Amino acid sequence: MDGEGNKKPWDASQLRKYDLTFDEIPRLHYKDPKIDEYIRANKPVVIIESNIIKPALQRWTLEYLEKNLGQTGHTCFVSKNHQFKYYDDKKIYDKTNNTKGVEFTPPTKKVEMRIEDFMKRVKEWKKGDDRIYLQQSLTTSVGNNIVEDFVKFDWDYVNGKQAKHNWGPLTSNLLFIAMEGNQTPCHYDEQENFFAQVQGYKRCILFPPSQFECLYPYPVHHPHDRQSMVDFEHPDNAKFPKFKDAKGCEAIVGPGDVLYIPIYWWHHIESLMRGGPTTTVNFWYKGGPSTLEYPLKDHQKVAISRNVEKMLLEVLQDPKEVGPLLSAMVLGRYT
Ligand SMILES: CCC[C@@H](CC(=O)O)C(=O)C(=O)O
Ligand SMILES: [Zn+2]
Repeated sequence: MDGEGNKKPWDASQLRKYDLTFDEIPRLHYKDPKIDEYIRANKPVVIIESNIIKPALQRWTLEYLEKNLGQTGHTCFVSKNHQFKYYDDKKIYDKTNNTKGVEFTPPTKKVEMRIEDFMKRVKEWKKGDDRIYLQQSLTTSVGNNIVEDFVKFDWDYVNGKQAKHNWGPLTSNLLFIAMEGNQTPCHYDEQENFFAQVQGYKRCILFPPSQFECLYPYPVHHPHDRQSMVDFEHPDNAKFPKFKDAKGCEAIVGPGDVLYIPIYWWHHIESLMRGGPTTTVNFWYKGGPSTLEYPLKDHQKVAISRNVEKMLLEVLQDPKEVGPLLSAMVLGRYT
């Protein structure tokens, strides 16, 4: 039961177990001015009872989406397990064209799938089958009904926040349709994000940029740039000794909840096990102008460290030389 004695729509058995504890991300009514204090402080908050995606809440069942999403192929990822770790295929070493990059075997396959084929695979899925995850930009060709719903989102509200907090332009709205239990492992994005839950429940575990040293991101040149190297379910504590000290927060978002994920904040997101398929729409905005005021913000230090890695690779050319040079510069001198 929740605080008011209502039956909770999910229970703890639907959450994967991690050896970490999390504070709860606050949930505020969309008219609450404290929301702006959180956004101004680059802190996550769940915005509740808004009309941000109201038309989607009213109409976007899987049947409606199947009928109206459009006959073109939609971008889907196929995985042998429940994890869908993002990779940048432009950073994969391509033998044939001898491009720069690293030898890399993608953990998921990116395919274009018709919506009815996607829905069929979700409905007919059984244990042991590959999992799939539709992740489609809403700015490409979708059916007219979806466009109609989309234009009726509460753009005044989200654009009002964008303006008030001096964010950059909206770059995309992605539609996510996940199978129950699908997981997007811990990573950060270089964009502000309103993460709007349409159907089903997702557990969102977030860590501030200051936790960089506990979450061990891949090198910037790696296809898994911005992703944590730690497998949360089987952490290698010898290789990642600080992971056990990571301090995070979490929110279980359900229909109508909109989670503000601040730029550079780590997030690990999963559709609850045995909770059925989930649908989410996100709003990605470029970050605002970054003035160097001291003390620097943690996310600014992450941005600086990224530039150092990029510059070193640019001059050294060989990724294998970046680590040894950084170690020679730091070990015994700065540590
Ligand atoms: C492809 C990324 C999807 C999403 C996580 C999820 O809902 O599975 C996320 O990480 C984001 O919106 O930034
Ligand atoms: Zn993300």
